[in-house]
Amino acid sequence: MIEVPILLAGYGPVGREYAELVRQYRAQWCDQYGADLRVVAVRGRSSQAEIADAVPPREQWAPAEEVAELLARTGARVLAQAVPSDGGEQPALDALQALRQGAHVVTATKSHLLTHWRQLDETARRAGRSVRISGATGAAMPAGDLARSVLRGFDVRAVQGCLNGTATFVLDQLAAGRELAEAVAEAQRLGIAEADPTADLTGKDAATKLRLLAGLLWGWDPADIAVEAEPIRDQLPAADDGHRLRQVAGASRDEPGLVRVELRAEPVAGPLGALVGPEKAVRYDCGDAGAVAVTGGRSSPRGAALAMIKDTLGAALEATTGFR
Ligand SMILES: NC(=O)C1=CN([C@@H]2O[C@H](COP(=O)(O)OP(=O)(O)OC[C@H]3O[C@@H](n4cnc5c(N)ncnc54)[C@H](OP(=O)(O)O)[C@@H]3O)[C@@H](O)[C@H]2O)C=CC1
Ligand SMILES: N[C@@H](CC=O)C(=O)O
Repeated sequence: MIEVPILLAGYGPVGREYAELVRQYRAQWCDQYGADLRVVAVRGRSSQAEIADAVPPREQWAPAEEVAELLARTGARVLAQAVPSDGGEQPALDALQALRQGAHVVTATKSHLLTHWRQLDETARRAGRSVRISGATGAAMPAGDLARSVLRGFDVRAVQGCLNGTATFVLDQLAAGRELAEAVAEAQRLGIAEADPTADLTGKDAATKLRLLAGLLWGWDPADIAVEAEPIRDQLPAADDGHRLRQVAGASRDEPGLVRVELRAEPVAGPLGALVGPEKAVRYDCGDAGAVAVTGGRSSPRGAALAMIKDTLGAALEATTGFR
């Protein structure tokens, strides 16, 4: 049996789902995969708890100590990060520290991947550990796995995707005659759009996910990728019959260091035009191997937590290092 003690950073909607999944399915994964996943400690912004059976109520948590001390004392082999993608320095510092101490990093948090990609990759390779980022590239849709490993050797020339569920939902609502503010409010009510929907509507969120996929595919550093994005606005032109307007993020190997997010009409019969509501899809142009598309996978805290579980099992069972 492979022992997989886990330090979980972040106990918001995604972190809570992750802890609950581990509690619920631990025995099954032991039988199925020979890997014993256990959350041994959980951290919030300023407090932490070590765990015997279940996560104790918040009022019983202790003040947070340095992540290095907690990792050393608990012997955690994985740092699972579900903390805000708000650009703070702490997630990067924690991830680098964990790698140096011999733990793998599994993350749904995106912002430190944009700023510290190279440093995380080099540190992980030196330590012989991996950084897995499925939860940051489209929740339960396995687009990151395709880019990281599944399409290896396929000569991927371009990638295009609808990576923001709010954008797809809102564009369909606008096509049905609703006002932008009304469509966004509905997306927020359904829990798809962020409380501040700016990144959903401007294309920033889609561009972030595409930058991470380009990093996995071609080794581009997301920090060096320029973004050209077209925002969703009221009164967009109607798409022709048989087409739907979509927010499409794309990059091409022939234009290194550039991600474009455009609003364009996609055929309803294609993988991007066929999407409904908050669904997501990514299409890889693989040259002689043809086009490969992936769609589906739940976009929710549980979907993101499941992606982190998949990555935790992968990190524990597979001998890869760095982002690859
Ligand atoms: N929600 C979703 O569907 C998806 C979310 N994501 C990403 O997953 C991440 C987690 O999202 P979500 O669960 O919604 O919650 P939040 O992004 O709101 O994270 C909240 C949790 O993070 C904790 N936290 C904040 N800073 C730190 C820190 N430095 N160290 C340890 N813990 C910290 C908070 O602590 P405290 O409780 O003490 O305040 C809280 O427990 C985000 O980066 C998000 O972008 C990715 C895909 C889908
Ligand atoms: N607001 C985002 C949520 C997931 O990242 C979206 O609409 O896709």
